[in-house]
Amino acid sequence: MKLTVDSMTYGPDGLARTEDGKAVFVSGGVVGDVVEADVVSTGSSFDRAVVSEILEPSNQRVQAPCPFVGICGGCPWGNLSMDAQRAAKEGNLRSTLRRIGRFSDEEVDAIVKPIRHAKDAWGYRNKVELAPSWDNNRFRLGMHGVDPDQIIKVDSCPLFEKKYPRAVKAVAGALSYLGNSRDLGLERVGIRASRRTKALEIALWTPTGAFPRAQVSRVLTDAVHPTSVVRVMSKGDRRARKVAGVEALAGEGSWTEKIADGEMRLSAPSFFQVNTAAAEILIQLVMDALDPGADDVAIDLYCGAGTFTLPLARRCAYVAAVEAYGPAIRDLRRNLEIARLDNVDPIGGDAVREFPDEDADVLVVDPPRAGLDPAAIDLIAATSVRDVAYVSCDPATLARDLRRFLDEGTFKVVSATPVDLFPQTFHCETVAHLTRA
Ligand SMILES: C[S@@+](CC[C@H](N)C(=O)[O-])C[C@H]1O[C@@H](n2cnc3c(N)ncnc32)[C@H](O)[C@@H]1O
Repeated sequence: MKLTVDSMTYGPDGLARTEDGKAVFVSGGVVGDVVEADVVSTGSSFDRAVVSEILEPSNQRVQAPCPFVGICGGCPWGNLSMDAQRAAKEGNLRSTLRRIGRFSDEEVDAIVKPIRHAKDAWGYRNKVELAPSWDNNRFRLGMHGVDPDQIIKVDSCPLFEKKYPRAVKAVAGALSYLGNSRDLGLERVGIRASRRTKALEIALWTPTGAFPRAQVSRVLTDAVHPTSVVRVMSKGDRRARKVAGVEALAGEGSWTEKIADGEMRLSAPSFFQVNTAAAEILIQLVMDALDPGADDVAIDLYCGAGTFTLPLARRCAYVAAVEAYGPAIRDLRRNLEIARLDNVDPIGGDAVREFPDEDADVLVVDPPRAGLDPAAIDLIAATSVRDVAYVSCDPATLARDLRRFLDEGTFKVVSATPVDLFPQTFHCETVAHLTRA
């Protein structure tokens, strides 16, 4: 079937329409391409097709610096120009606010600001993850493919921190060598690198139990010269693995990054934004929205290891910060000590159950993809806060929650600024600013 790709979906595919108007998700097509595509599935509202031939390449189609685009899951939009990627992300936010948030065109025009981004479109990721596989009885490590069951052997990843171009190959090579002589039980391997601090950590995710600690740390230290090698032990069934402990095998036992005039020390299981320079844009947008004063009290929900807590603590009188994940709240406590900040109450627990009982002035929420529990919106509405910054990694749940805030009536939406934290992918962060209606 001949198709013209009209736009990009919130996903890896392009979107086209058949002659009778039915939507087709086109795998391998970018906006502007005219393609020949094979339909692989049909549904009541849309079909799926895979490009068999590009008949007329889009003028937004570019050559990616990686031969695995389209095969590896890391950069599904790697063949699309940066201008087109950013236009598509802004367009997706706008259409999602209309479709799910029921905002009018005029409201969308008034609140959605131009997309912001950091300098690097490649080589920006401070973290990559390698997955193990067995191929003809040979153990190897690679990246998850577009087909998540497929592990792609790569020698380098151009998305990963550009100051460490050989780290992926060196880690994969050293562990594959070891893994072929004995079963290491590796579930996954994380590499975190910082060009700012020169910290390079290798995290080995394994089940609890025996592990050749000395041999693994010696081989990795010789091959990669990391500043830290840790083992993250996990237990529980496959879909709900829980961290049972982290042990340092070599070096510092944690990874350190400089961000927004401060420093954060992270343990391997804790969340940290993968694009440090773009995360600084998030911090700036949050601070601009909240504009906290020296006497203000702030609440930081879903605070992680303190990406927003630390900058807030430097500007406010007091911050109550809530985080459910044990390793992250422990990291926050350590980061507060390192920064010599004693005006923060780090609260371990669920954001709703542990909602701080404070007379707060400003509040930031940065929930996981699922967005906010409706109870969180009611609790926020019942506070005295004047401004809310909502940091979101999913436009759909953001749109739903902004509508819930508006229906509740205490807050109005001032702005929603997309931030391109994940170039070469369809993912997009947004910072929404709400103020009292
Ligand atoms: C998107 S991350 C943001 C972390 C932090 N604000 C940052 O930027 O580094 C979301 C955080 O919410 C935490 N989290 C998930 N569910 C939670 C809950 N119900 N209550 C509190 N925190 C939760 C996660 O552990 C994670 O650290």
